[in-house]
Amino acid sequence: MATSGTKRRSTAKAMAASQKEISVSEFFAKNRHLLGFDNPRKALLTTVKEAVDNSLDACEEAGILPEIWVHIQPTSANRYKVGIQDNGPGILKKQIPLIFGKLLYGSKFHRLRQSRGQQGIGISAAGMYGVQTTGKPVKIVSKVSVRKPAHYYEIQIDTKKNEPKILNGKGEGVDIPPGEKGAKYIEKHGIEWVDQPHGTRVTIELEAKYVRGRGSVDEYLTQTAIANPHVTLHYLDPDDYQYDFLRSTDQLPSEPKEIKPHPYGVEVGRMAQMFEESEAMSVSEFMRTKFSRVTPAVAKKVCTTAKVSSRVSVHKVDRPQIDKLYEAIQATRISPPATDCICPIGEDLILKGLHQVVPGEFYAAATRPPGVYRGNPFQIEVGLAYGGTAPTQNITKELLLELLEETDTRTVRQFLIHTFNGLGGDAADKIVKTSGLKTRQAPGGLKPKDRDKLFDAMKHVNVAEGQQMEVMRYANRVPLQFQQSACAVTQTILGTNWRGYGLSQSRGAMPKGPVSLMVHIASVWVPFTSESKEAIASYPEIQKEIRLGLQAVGRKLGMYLRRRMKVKQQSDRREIFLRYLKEVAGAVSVINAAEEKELYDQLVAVAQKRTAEADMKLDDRGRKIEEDPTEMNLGENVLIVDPAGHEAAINRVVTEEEEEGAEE
Ligand SMILES: Nc1ncnc2c1ncn2[C@@H]1O[C@H](COP(=O)(O)OP(=O)(O)OP(=O)(O)O)[C@@H](O)[C@H]1O
Repeated sequence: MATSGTKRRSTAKAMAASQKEISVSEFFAKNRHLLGFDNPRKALLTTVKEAVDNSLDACEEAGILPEIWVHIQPTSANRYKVGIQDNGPGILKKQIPLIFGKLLYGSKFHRLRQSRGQQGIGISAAGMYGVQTTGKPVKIVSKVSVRKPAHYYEIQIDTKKNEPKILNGKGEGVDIPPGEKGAKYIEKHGIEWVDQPHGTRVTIELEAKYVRGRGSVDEYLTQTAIANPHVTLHYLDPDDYQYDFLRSTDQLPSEPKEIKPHPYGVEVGRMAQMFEESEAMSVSEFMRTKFSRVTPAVAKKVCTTAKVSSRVSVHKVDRPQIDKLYEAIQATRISPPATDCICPIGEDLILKGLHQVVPGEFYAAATRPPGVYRGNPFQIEVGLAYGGTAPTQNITKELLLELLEETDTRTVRQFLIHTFNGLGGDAADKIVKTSGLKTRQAPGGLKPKDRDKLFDAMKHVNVAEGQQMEVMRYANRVPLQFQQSACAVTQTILGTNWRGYGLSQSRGAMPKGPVSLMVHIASVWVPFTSESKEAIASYPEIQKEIRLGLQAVGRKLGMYLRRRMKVKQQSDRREIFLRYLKEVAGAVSVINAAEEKELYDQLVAVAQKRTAEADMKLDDRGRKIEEDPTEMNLGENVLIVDPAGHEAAINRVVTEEEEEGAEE
């Protein structure tokens, strides 16, 4: 009853009228930021990412070396059409509508197996965003074999019901005829298809914004190429520039194995649900078949501790008994989960991938042995690239002018940061200051005189000094580009003392220097901090492994840098000696009439011997060539290269003609 002075506003009955079920699609349509669609710029990236990740998963699962085509086309001021095709196994006709038109439908959620996707939301959410922002349906072409025609669907998600609505072929989709007729059909429907014996192409039109640089599609594709050296990627960007990332190995990652959940990793509520869902069987059989690492002896021990008969049927076990079984599991020693279900990239391929895309002179990699968090096996890998001439310093004037033409950034400072990977804000400020340009100067409007000033400043400012470590985070080979500070990887890097490895670092900050670091976590279930899969949760077991991985490559970097410093010191010393030896030889020969030339040669020989370190050459594994090869054995997982000119650190676009020209 309403108390005096307050007026009853509604009744339970009236309120009941407005209470109704919320479909998962309605929920995510309203909360699209949870899935990575917070703004038009990110929406574009997320769409490409979901489709490319699916393509890679499908190809690898089918045992096909992936080849992927990505095309982003502007259709109006703030709309883009995104087409992603793979040479994967294709998708069965009847599955297509469910995959692209229903949220939470997928093959990966219910299994514990390493893959990029895990939730079954990704591509249907991208399609839903497209329909919501442009009204255009998702268009899918899929071909499962050479003998069958490609099938074509136009689909819209019905958010109220979370069901697909098929718009073409009277709800059945249509087969695309072969040859000329098919080509015409494809063109007429505003889609594309690279002729392949099998594969899938998804086309989504969406409200989006295309920006290069940090967090862009370009960055995602480049980083994907690093962690997936077995993939060939063709990318035609909105300005019709073509990028081709060619595979550097024909070796597919080995096939990940599916595992059952480990008893330590299952919470009591989930366990109760498993009991309920199970087909009829005894508790002992249930324990042995639904979990990994439960032997008959372990099952018996758990049942005895819980005082539950091992022969009783699972459907007769009540909730208090399940609680007892759960407690008994925690008190029983069970061997840790098998870890051979994880497929790391491997040290050799990390070195190859990094070297292909990141400039540098020294590379190191470490693949840690597998660990376990909450019953889930995982494995950490770390790769490091150091040095190389700064891309701002070895750039040609012509290239700079082209880059200034291409850029869509607003200020020169932004242009520098976005174009040159790894160039921090400090270094960009230094270049702008040295050039004498105004801080907010736009790169497009630079006069020839100002361009000269900028070019001069870029040549002369030693950017390596202020440069910050560039961090690339990966989960199951997928680059993570947002939420950097919330991620266990970043937190562990910040908590590591890099000064011990020859880099400068202020307390609690990222280390400085021309270093790129990649950290990869592979797991059957990656613990993301949210559905948009952008950051790794900070489980202590995971952080410890990351730390050990960082230390492994850090130590090698430290050894390499100390050795390099020694070479430099000795060669400086030798230079000083040589500068004065002529004088010394002359003076001595005046005093004791010694043969000047002979004396000089002898003195030079002594100086060279005393500064022998300066002649030291390292082979590509960091071992000293000549003399004692064991003195700095950095092990197998390092690569040392000639750091001369390398344009990989420049975020730019290469047209097809330019590429052809380069080959001639
Ligand atoms: N290009 C493709 N080729 C073959 N099968 C595909 C392709 N794209 C998607 N699939 C199938 O569709 C399912 C649903 O994909 P979706 O992107 O919605 O979710 P997911 O990849 O399982 O998980 P997540 O939401 O974490 O990305 C996948 O599990 C896969 O079985």
